[in-house]
Formats: sequence, C-alpha cells, structure tokens
Amino acid sequence: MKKETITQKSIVLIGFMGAGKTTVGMELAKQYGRPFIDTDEEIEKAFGMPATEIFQTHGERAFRKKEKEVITAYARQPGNIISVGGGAFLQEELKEVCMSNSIVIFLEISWPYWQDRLSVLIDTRPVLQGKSIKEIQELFEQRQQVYRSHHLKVNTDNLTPEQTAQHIFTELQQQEH
Ligand SMILES: Nc1ncnc2c1ncn2[C@@H]1O[C@H](COP(=O)(O)OP(=O)(O)O)[C@@H](O)[C@H]1O
Ligand SMILES: O=C(O)C1=C[C@@H](OP(=O)(O)O)[C@@H](O)[C@H](O)C1
Ligand SMILES: [Mg+2]
Repeated sequence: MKKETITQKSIVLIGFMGAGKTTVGMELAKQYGRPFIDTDEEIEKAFGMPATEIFQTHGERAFRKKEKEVITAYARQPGNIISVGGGAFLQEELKEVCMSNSIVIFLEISWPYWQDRLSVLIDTRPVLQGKSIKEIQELFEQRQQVYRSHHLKVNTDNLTPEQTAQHIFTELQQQEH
C-alpha cells in the first residue's frame, strides 16, 4: 500500500517544546511525499525575526495572533504535514480547527528524557527563558492537559525521529483498514 493513500487530511503534530515535532514532521513529509509546514517558521518569516525577538519586540500576544492565522489556514487544507508550536493548543479555536479538519498526533515525551534536551532548546524557546527547572517542570505538567485533544498519541522516549515517523504510518494504516 502506498503511503499517500493513508489519509487525505492534513496531519498536525502537537506536543511540548522539544518533543520532536519539527524533526518528525520533516521526516513524515519525506516519507509521504507531502508538503511540510512548520508553523513557527511561517510566523518567524511573517515577522522577519526569530521567535525570541517576536516575544521581546511585539509580545506573546502578537505571536499567538499570527499563530492562529497560520495554523487555521494550513490545517483546513488537505494533504499537509504540519508541525505546530507547543503552545498552539492553548487556543481553543485552534484545537477545534485541527481536531475537526486534520489528524492530530501527540508526540509525547517523559520528563526525564525531556530534561536531557533543555540545553539545546533554551536559546530558541522564549517560553523557557528565565524559568527555574522546577518552573519548567510545572509548565511541562500543566501542558500535558492541553495535549489531551488528539487522534493518536506516540511516546517517543526510545524512538528516533525516523522510527516515530514509521510508527505513525503503521498506526494510521491500521486505523484505516
Ligand atoms: N527522537 C529524538 N531523539 C533525540 N533527539 C531528538 C529527537 N527528536 C528531536 N530531537 C532533537 O530535539 C531537539 C528539538 O527537536 P524539534 O524537532 O525542534 O522539537 P519541537 O519542534 O517539538 O520543538 C532538536 O535538537 C532535535 O534534534
Ligand atoms: O510552547 C510554546 O509556547 C512555544 C513553542 C515553540 O515551538 P516548539 O514547540 O516547536 O518548540 C514556539 O511556538 C514558541 O516558542 C512558543
Ligand atoms: Mg518545532
């Protein structure tokens, strides 16, 4: 069975910062031969600056407003592989638009595994900056509630991005047949 026959809907990857949404999204797009959209990249292009500067210069509110526009547009189209930011589902409307128009996949990671990634994330994730590790863990735990809306969950603790993409393909195939 060809991968492109699995689903015509767009696939939306959700999960905490650093769970691997962007990396796995690129891999899935390669495997499916579908367009890949990283919504953070689109937001950064629109503002002409990285996310940390958008937060500093325009504020989180402006970031979230653009995030809503970008995700709404792409999630409604068929056939895209979309990696959204870890805070996207804080907006109820985005949760609804993604859940009703696309296949939402939650990339889950456990706290001990996530902690190992903090050093590579801190410079580019404004939400983590200035927080203690305890505060970050609290945010991590709170955010798990936000990711409860999904169609499929994949725990990625012991998976490479390629294995995660393969697992998603197999699961979607099983759900369709
Ligand atoms: N399965 C994985 N195992 C180990 N490291 C990973 C894995 N997936 C992603 N990473 C690394 O974690 C970091 C964050 O990945 P990224 O795809 O940007 O996450 P997100 O888009 O969810 O914030 C990157 O440095 C990436 O190389
Ligand atoms: O969780 C969040 O609030 C955010 C996550 C980031 O995306 P990643 O989840 O890809 O790191 C990015 O959208 C922004 O820095 C805010
Ligand atoms: Mg990302």
